[in-house]
Amino acid sequence: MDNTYSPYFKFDRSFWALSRDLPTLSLSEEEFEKLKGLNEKIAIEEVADVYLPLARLLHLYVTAYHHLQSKMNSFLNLPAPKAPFIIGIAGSVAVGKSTTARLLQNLLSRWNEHAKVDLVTTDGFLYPNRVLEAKGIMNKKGFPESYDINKLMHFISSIKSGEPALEVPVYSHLAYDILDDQTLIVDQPDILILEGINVLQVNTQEPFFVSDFFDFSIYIDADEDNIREWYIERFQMLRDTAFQNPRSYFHKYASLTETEANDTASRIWRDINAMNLHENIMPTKERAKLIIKKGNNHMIEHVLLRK
Ligand SMILES: Nc1ncnc2c1ncn2[C@@H]1O[C@H](COP(=O)(O)OP(=O)(O)O)[C@@H](O)[C@H]1O
Ligand SMILES: CC(C)(COP(=O)(O)O)[C@@H](O)C(=O)NCCC(=O)O
Repeated sequence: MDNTYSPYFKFDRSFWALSRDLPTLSLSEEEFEKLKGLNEKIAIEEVADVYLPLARLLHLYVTAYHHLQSKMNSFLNLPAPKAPFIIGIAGSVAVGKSTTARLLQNLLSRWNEHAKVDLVTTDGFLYPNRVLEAKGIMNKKGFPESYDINKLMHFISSIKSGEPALEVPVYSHLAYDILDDQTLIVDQPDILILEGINVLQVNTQEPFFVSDFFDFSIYIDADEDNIREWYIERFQMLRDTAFQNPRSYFHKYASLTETEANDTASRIWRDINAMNLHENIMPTKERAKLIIKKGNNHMIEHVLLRK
């Protein structure tokens, strides 16, 4: 493979799957069955061949980071706040960010040196529907203007400064809104995974971005036809499950036929998520430290790692 002029090393999945002289971590059949709880569809080969080696690689970065932090703090005679190693995960709606994030959270927490791994999704920082409605941008959910970016910047800079017990708002896909009565407490984890479509975005009007606080970043990439198909499949699955709940914002979609659901999902994809992918998400791809390229059935084809 030719890497000339590319800032990335490119590894195909067979290379990535080779066992290497890295701190070992393996999964028993039983542990894998437990992991299935995160996502029924994920294949064991995929975990063994790609996600496990990726977790091992991240383990190297995390231990080196914590080592350097402690050396630096004593060199500079600084108090030693417990600042987590922060991993950002970006990519389109429906490309598999939350599945990857939950998988990595589970795998990374198996090392005693960094057993506390917290996961935060940026949808908690979306403006509530009443604000989006007042701004007239209800059909722009997921676009940069739909997030309270100051709140997100405040959270990420506070956690990187070692502040304990931070409160994070929670978004419900069922209610399609921020929950008034629920928050998530993030209390000095060893690793924080921040997952969301916008985490690598930059605003040229501001001096700092969310990604300034990242120690590692991952962009999950796939051809748009595949992502669109996964979005529609997930919508069909939700029609049969979550949308059946009368409290679901999309309960009105529960009675759609398969064809109608297909048309509705295709329309939402085209008018909101595909547009957002082209305008705001895809342009952030090359800002990532690692790009995971998926093919059919979410099979990882290759991985690009910054040199
Ligand atoms: N590795 C995977 N293998 C099989 N299916 C997957 C995988 N990752 C995600 N999916 C499926 O793809 C859809 C989108 O995944 P999700 O993690 O919800 O995406 P995102 O958080 O990017 O919106 C879901 O239906 C999920 O079950
Ligand atoms: C909530 C989302 C913006 C994703 O946000 P993220 O967790 O990546 O910050 C997205 O799932 C969404 O709802 N998009 C709006 C169009 C739609 O209903 O699919």
